[in-house]
Amino acid sequence: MRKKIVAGNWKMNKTLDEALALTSEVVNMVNDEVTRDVQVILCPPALYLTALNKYVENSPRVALGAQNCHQKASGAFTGEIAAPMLQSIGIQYVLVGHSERRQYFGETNAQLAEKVDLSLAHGLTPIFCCGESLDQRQNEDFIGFVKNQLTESLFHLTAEDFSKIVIAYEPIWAIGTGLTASSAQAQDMHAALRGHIADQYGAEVAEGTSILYGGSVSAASAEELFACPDVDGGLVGGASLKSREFTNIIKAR
Ligand SMILES: O=C[C@H](O)COP(=O)(O)O
Repeated sequence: MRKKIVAGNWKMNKTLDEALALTSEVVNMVNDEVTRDVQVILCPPALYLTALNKYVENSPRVALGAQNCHQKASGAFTGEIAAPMLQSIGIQYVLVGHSERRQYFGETNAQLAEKVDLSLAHGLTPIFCCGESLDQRQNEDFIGFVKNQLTESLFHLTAEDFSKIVIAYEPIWAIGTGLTASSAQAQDMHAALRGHIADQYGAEVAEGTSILYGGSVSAASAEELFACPDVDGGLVGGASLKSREFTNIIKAR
């Protein structure tokens, strides 16, 4: 049975005090209210990870993730954060290839393959993000485009390593726009990606891979999205910045 996951990507938001308060609220609400077996992952700005560790260490259902890491293990890369550093402070997850990293920082499928390798080598679980733009959805084989993101960044992995990956499908046109993909659109893509994984690694690996949906998920839309058979949870942006809204999304999973 594959893992159900709801991850919150805070992006570049929150001061330290706000980050501490939000984490403590989410941990308390998850402990008090969430009865289902769901892994919650908070991805705050990296400089808060150490401080937030204390807040989640006694709550196994809440873990921390970084929003990015560099593709090299160390070196002269001013301003960057490496996978071994994340490992050294006990971080479990890392987002790899978020569309904002691809769009604003020019990250390529080949670079992301290196990030995935290094993350796995240092005990981190990559949450690999993929998705198409509106233009691609309207004018191209958009399912083929997203499948190719997996092929080029992940399909060099052994089946054993691929089994450690979490996928997050995030249609770019739905991110931060209030335009959520319909449950049918999400299910179609998730099923196609699972089929693509099955073609490469076999049905057992594909069935065990958690595929999350991201793109304007809210408490109002979560239940229908999460009811889709191939949607195993969410990667939530804006709505993860409010503890009540985020917890309600977690409860929908
Ligand atoms: O990482 C999260 C996604 O970019 C979704 O963001 P959003 O929920 O604000 O649309």
